[in-house]
Amino acid sequence: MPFISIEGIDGSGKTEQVKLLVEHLRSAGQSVLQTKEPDGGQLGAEVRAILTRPDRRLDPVEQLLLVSAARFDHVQSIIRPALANGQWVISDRFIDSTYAFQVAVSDVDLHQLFRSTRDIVVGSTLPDLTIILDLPIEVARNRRGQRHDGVADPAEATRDFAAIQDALLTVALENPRRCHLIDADQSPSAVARDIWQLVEPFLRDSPATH
Ligand SMILES: Nc1ncnc2c1ncn2[C@@H]1O[C@H](COP(=O)(O)OP(=O)(O)O)[C@@H](O)[C@H]1O
Ligand SMILES: Cc1cn([C@H]2C[C@H](O)[C@@H](COP(=O)(O)OP(=O)(O)O)O2)c(=O)[nH]c1=O
Repeated sequence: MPFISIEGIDGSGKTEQVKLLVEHLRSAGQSVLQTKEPDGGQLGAEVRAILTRPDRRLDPVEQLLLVSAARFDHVQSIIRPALANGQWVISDRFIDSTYAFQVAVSDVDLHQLFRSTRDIVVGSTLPDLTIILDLPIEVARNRRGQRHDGVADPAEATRDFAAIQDALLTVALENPRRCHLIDADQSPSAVARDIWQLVEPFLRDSPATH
């Protein structure tokens, strides 16, 4: 079954769009597993707590290894079983977040470490489709300020979102078959409509289950 990831800087609307996409797929009769990273699996919840602590800045190498360990658990215990069980998997963030948040902003060249951990941790379980929400960093900052739900991330204030956004644009350019940029500076329903245009073709191979 299709595996879809949604990426974007913090505040770009991923949570909102994952919710709308999952609702749309379920109303089309599909069985869907909604998940997220870094805290989609049990280990990831602990890793997210470490990553988002305001009082301790981890080196990108430490971050990459921690999120990779969490992803290994997430892929093994949540994503692969759901796909094997005939469910769609929709993940709020996946491997491209690691490239953008750890590899692209590191002073040390982490590309080789990234590729080898990705091959072992993800293997062939790459998303069929990755949607990258593209939003000016100031708009995302304003939206983060308005956000009342979700789990707080005090480390947001320290992140270089311009560099992270650039890295996501690079990912889109380098993976044109898998990754698609969506203009997120529109109403939630307009963004959802653009996402649905990319997702709908996958429905042809996915008969409704109810
Ligand atoms: N298209 C949109 N237009 C305006 N506000 C939005 C839009 N999408 C989401 N929001 C709001 O912006 C804030 C951040 O959105 P959220 O989905 O939590 O982003 P993320 O998960 O990427 O951090 C929330 O308060 C949400 O209600
Ligand atoms: C998956 C992943 C997340 N992160 C970071 C990005 C986020 O700032 C933080 C928490 O993710 P998340 O809860 O998705 O934040 P938000 O809802 O604000 O977008 O974890 C990484 O640094 N590397 C990764 O590989």
